[in-house]
Amino acid sequence: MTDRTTAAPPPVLDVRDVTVRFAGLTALDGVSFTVTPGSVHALIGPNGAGKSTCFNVLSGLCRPAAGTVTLGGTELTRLAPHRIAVLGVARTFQNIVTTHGTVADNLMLGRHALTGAGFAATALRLPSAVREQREHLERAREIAELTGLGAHFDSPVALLPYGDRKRVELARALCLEPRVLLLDEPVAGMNAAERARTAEAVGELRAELGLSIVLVEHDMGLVMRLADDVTVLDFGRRIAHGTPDEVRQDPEVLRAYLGTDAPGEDAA
Ligand SMILES: Nc1ncnc2c1ncn2[C@@H]1O[C@H](COP(=O)(O)OP(=O)(O)OP(=O)(O)O)[C@@H](O)[C@H]1O
Repeated sequence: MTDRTTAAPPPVLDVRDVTVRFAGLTALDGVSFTVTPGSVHALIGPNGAGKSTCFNVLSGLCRPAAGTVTLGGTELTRLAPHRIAVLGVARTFQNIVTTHGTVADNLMLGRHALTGAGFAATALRLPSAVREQREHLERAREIAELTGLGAHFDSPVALLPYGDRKRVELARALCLEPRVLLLDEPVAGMNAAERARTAEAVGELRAELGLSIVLVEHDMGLVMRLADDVTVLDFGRRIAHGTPDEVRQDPEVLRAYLGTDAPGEDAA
């Protein structure tokens, strides 16, 4: 059973001089930042700044024209997405919210990559396979508790409110036992109460699991509350980096957001 909750701190995730081009457009232009082990590192910027492209590079969906991404000493840049996931980098997607099966079904899908028992052993219900399934189910239940979904573990996802359904995605990613979690707009589309619950869950799981989190989010209230470090992108370039307080007052950031205004609470 792979359970990394008691493991050593996560390895450093290092993004170095990453450039991505789409036809004539430079979506990322020599972007660098380092995610300190156990920190929440927010990636912010106006629409089209390159945040999703950066996530796609980190999770292996997009190959950069130049630059590297390393986790500990391991280069991730040319690896397939499932290899990167197994190495400990899991992600959620901005717009994917499942409607199939129960919460438990979805979380067990998330455990799939960690399942050691082969198809035949599982189909024949060999004792080792049954035991392994039971352990995975227990761990899935713990993760549901941690993300505020414990009461809904056996509920069909389609019957849950939107905020809970979106948190199923978060829980499913956690079922991979990542050391680095990439959260792509985890509160998008949620109402105020759902946002607060999700923010609380992210804070708790970071404290409990000790993982590093890279957060892309337009809700600046959430970013300022949760992040230790903030990297600000604009037109594919890194224009600022620092603590939430530092970037909030950075003139380049003020210019990028709304002309001269600071990125205020809940600003897009
Ligand atoms: N597959 C693609 N083909 C062509 N251009 C793309 C592709 N993906 C992204 N882009 C362009 O790259 C730039 C960066 O887009 P990206 O989606 O990374 O920005 P973003 O910061 O995530 O924006 P948003 O906040 O709106 O999600 C944009 O100009 C976008 O139109």
